Amino acid sequence: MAMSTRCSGEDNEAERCRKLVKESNELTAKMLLAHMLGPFKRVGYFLLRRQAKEFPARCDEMLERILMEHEERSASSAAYSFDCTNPDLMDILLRVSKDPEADIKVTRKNIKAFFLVRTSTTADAMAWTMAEILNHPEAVVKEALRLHPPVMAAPRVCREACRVGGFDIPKGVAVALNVYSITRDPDVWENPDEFSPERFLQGMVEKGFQANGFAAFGGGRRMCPGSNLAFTVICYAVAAMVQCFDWKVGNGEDGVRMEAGLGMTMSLAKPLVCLPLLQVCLDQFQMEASSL
Ligand code: HEM
Repeated sequence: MAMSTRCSGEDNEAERCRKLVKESNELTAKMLLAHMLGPFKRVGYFLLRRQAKEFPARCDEMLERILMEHEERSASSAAYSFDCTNPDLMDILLRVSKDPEADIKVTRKNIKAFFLVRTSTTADAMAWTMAEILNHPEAVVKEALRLHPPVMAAPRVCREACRVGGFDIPKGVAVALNVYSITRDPDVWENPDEFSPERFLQGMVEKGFQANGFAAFGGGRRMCPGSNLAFTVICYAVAAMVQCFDWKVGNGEDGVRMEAGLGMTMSLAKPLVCLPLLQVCLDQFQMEASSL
């Protein structure tokens, strides 16, 4: 959850958000483990029941606080007027939720759900892409998404009994498409564990997001509806970061450690720490100075 909202006491709020995200990741991992206990999963759920009951209320409280800060600010400024030049995403969603003529009805609950789940995937993908670029400066976003899909599994429930890969799956059983394995399938991708952005220049690119083997956004009717938005945001953000700055790994090591952490989405195990250097801007300044 990358809270990009402007609120008072931002540092404390950001710290609280970070803690909540960490807790959410840990709780989800525990719930998944409990789910894997099969017939004993109820025991796992029972042990986690208090945490699972309290956690959504705490998230809701934090998001409600941020929403109210936005509303208060808007009451004293022009944040909701359409000529406002600098609204953030929450301002825009609030504006849509209050617009009686909007084609799509966005509720307060929708806004909270959006910030709770869907921003972490984009932030994770951006961090993985930056990490790959720092280790391989010529990187491309699609390849980072292929190697490190932030959502590792796409859940489904079987509507009818079927047989997949020699396994009988009864009707109503919950299954998960293993996105991580699909995007590293050696039958589809040559040297699947290698970061090799050139492969997208050699024919894979025109197959698009729905191609077999590129499952970072899931597939079929329930495929991620935010794929184009996420892809555009990541490309612009990463392009701006690498165009304007040279980057140095910030922890004194040679490269970025690429281990993944445990959680609902696949994040870097250690937060990406890197330092922007003003090299490019200085070059530009020197060029401009020499042309005077
Ligand atoms: C890099 C960023 C993102 C990744 C990797 C990602 C990945 C995924 C995946 C794998 C699924 C499951 C698809 C399936 O079951 O076949 C999904 C579902 C979904 N995603 Fe994303 N997503 C990202 C960003 C976003 C954004 C920015 C939004 C919203 C603007 C979004 C909204 C959704 C929604 C609403 C669903 C549920 C769709 C459904 O069940 O019908 N996602 N996403």
